[in-house]
Amino acid sequence: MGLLLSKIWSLFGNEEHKLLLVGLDNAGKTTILYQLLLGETVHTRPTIGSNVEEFVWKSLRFVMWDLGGQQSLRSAWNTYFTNSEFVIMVVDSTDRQRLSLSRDELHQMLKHEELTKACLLVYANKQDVKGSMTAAEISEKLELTAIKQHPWHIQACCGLTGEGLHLGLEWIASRIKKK
Ligand SMILES: Nc1nc2c(ncn2[C@@H]2O[C@H](COP(=O)(O)OP(=O)(O)OP(=O)(O)O)[C@@H](O)[C@H]2O)c(=O)[nH]1
Ligand SMILES: [Mg+2]
Repeated sequence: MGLLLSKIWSLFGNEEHKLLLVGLDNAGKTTILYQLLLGETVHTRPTIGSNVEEFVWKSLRFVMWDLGGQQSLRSAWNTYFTNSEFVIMVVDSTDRQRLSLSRDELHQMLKHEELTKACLLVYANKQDVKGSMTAAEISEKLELTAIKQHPWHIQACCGLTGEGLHLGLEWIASRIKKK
């Protein structure tokens, strides 16, 4: 029945879009997932494994996977890549020291063959913290302009208040319409 329903949905052009939230531990991925889902700030713990939630936004059906970002868990990210249309990399804009590590993880991940058609959204999170890096600074340090094979976009945001999150979804929606 579930399969039949999803076939009918896809006939009406309302198929599910798989989004992957990745990024280092403490970046704010789980906070963002539940802010988008519930419109509120939830208390989080470090994610072991993943969380997955479905939600509809402006008639688009999203399945959002939130992956644990601790070092020991990152090697398992590739087990989630199949059929992912969008990779959303969340960066803690206060974490200057680990930005080069985020860059390396990002560029490594985008080489994976199952992500050849994926688009990239970067959330420059924690913009509420004084002295946090700007989206432009993060873009430069992540070397986003070197990414030629994937459409990408960077969005400043705050997971605690939700500011900027929907602007990121707007970009995703615009990419879906172009397909
Ligand atoms: N100041 C500030 N803190 C934030 C923001 N977003 C998340 N946090 C905090 O950052 C911490 C980590 O947030 P999580 O959402 O658990 O981080 P995560 O990326 O899911 O971490 P892992 O599950 O370990 O990969 C929590 O204390 C959040 O409250 C933000 O926009 N601003
Ligand atoms: Mg988490």
